[in-house]
Amino acid sequence: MTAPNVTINDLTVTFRRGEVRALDGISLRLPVGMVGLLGPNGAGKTTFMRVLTGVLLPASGTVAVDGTELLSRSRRREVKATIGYLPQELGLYPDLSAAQFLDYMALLKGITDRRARRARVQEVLELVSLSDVANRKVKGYSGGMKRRVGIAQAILNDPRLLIVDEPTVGLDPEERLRFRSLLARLAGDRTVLLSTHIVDDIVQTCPNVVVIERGHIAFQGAIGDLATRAEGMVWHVTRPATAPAPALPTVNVVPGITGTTYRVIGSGAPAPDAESASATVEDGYIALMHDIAPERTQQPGPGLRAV
Ligand SMILES: Nc1ncnc2c1ncn2[C@@H]1O[C@H](COP(=O)(O)OP(=O)(O)OP(=O)(O)O)[C@@H](O)[C@H]1O
Repeated sequence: MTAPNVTINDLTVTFRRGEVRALDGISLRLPVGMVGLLGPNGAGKTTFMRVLTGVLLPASGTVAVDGTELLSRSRRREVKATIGYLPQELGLYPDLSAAQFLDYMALLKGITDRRARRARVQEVLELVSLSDVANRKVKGYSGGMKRRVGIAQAILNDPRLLIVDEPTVGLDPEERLRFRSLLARLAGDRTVLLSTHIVDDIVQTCPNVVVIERGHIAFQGAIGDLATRAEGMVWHVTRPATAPAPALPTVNVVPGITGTTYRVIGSGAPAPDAESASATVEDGYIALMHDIAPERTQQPGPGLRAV
């Protein structure tokens, strides 16, 4: 398999007869491997994923995988063959076993030959490490196992582009880790687009990241470059527990014996006693969302909100 080439060009999606521009002319290329998709609530992430999966047609723009354009009703077959999707809420049939459910899904995805279907179901069960429990009813599975059944159905067609929406919500730390490494393995020769609010999931697995904000691409590139975005703008400020919090975007707050330490983002030192800290991806994301840049030499005004 050669590396997929996913190209999105000038994509616009509107709702309410054009009143809401959920995506406003976005263009990007998704590289092979894992790509994180970040953005605040209402930014346009779900809309973007719905367009990629063919559920929603855009007002204008193109999506092409390996040169094949996918956005038209007549291209449904190509979309089905090219894209795999694990939505946030995948309806599983609790009384079916994983093997039965996947057999049914494979049939829906057009694998009509029974032997080919059985072989593919065995293969994906193996990939997601569920072969041992394949004949047990899904209702007895843990959250992580159910999520792995979800991934198994999404890769039945060996998709070039796999889209995964908030997959680790509600999983315990061990299941989260296991699920993350499964995704990383699957991303060997395809593009996996991982949408999540959990920045750490992206930091641990995605070399590249896309940030959507209010229907626009706010950032696309290497994850390290997102962290660098906040370099020189991260400060630790310690204040008595009873003092007001600094009026700056705040990444975290740590109560301590000598007072409360705030990790804040500001283009200059917010106070003489502020200590500079090295930037993380989360810092870069917050700096981006608040449009704070190092070039600005003026002190941030009181208009900046804490997050
Ligand atoms: N069917 C719809 N009708 C009208 N407006 C919509 C519709 N779907 C989405 N929107 C609007 O489009 C914008 C983008 O929504 P979208 O659900 O894509 O955001 P999101 O980034 O996925 O948010 P979240 O993280 O909360 O899921 C929002 O302003 C939302 O209110």
